[in-house]
Amino acid sequence: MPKTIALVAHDQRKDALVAWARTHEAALGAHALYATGTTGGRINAETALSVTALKSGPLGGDAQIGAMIAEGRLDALVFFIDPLTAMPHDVDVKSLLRLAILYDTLLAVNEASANMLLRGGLAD
Ligand SMILES: O=C(CO)COP(=O)(O)O
Repeated sequence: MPKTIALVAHDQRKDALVAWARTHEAALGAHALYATGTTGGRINAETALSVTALKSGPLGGDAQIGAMIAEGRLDALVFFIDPLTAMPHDVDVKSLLRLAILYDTLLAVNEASANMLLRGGLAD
């Protein structure tokens, strides 16, 4: 059954997320995909996938995805976080993660957990 998945990556992790999305194009293509603005632009340009690009993360995109979670409109979040760089929009990042935890949303933050999410988490 198609699910709704959001794909988000910080700048230093965008190459990794695009590569991961390309590797898993066939599986991801079965679902409705959303992304923050810059991440979504890159996925649309560099893979065969079609994602709905929201606002850029620092300009409200993280908050838009958080709202989707709060409204029950998101099944899974793949969020490749940069653990080595301070973010000006850290409060938005924390809010998005907090909502994903609060609403028990499937959440992957790196390749290993994203692989697990695709393999098992979206099964039904
Ligand atoms: O900053 C982000 C997530 O916190 C990602 O936003 P962009 O995809 O617009 O770069």
